[in-house]
Amino acid sequence: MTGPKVVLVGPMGVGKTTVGELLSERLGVSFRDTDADIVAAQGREISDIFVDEGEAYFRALEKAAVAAALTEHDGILALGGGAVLDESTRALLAEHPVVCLSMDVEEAVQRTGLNQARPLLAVNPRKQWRELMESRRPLYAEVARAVVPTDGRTPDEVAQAVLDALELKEA
Ligand SMILES: Nc1ncnc2c1ncn2[C@@H]1O[C@H](COP(=O)(O)OP(=O)(O)OP(=O)(O)O)[C@@H](O)[C@H]1O
Ligand SMILES: O=C(O)C1=C[C@@H](O)[C@@H](O)[C@H](O)C1
Ligand SMILES: [Mg+2]
Repeated sequence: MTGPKVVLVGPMGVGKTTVGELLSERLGVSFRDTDADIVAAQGREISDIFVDEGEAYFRALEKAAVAAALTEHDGILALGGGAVLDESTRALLAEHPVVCLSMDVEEAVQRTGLNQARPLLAVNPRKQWRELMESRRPLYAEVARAVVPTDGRTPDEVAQAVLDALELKEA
């Protein structure tokens, strides 16, 4: 089966881009990110899409962007933090080497802070994080072949743990 060599899922700021880029260097393949695909196609930031059109509109764009990237891309693919909310997306992911990066709530608050660019964390981030993590943990677990904790690990260590979990060798 063709498709991405690694699909990274996990919450905002967990390190999908940082680790995804390291993996792309190590495996000699390209990196793609569905949030970036949506921003490029729409010509505006995700926070603006949320404000202008609402979350449901963004989720529809995201569902299409993930389906396209899973078909077109054969490198490392990072998905938006909420992509797993969609049931049909979860069904598509069952066919792919998905790894979930995880972190605890305090690490999440430190890495992302109060952040206008992340619309789901714009107010009361600690409470938002707790709720997001609790509601999404089972969805990440459903799609992921492995969950790799990132707390107290450098991005290089996380990248190595992803390679180990999928039994992938460097190029
Ligand atoms: N293992 C790590 N330990 C500490 N900090 C990290 C680690 N991995 C990433 N970071 C830092 O956390 C922040 C978020 O990382 P990154 O942008 O890669 O996350 P992301 O999952 O791609 O987030 P986004 O939701 O914006 O796509 C960055 O400042 C990055 O340098
Ligand atoms: O966790 C989420 O629901 C989101 C995560 C980001 O990657 C973006 O896709 C957007 O900010 C929503
Ligand atoms: Mg990212």
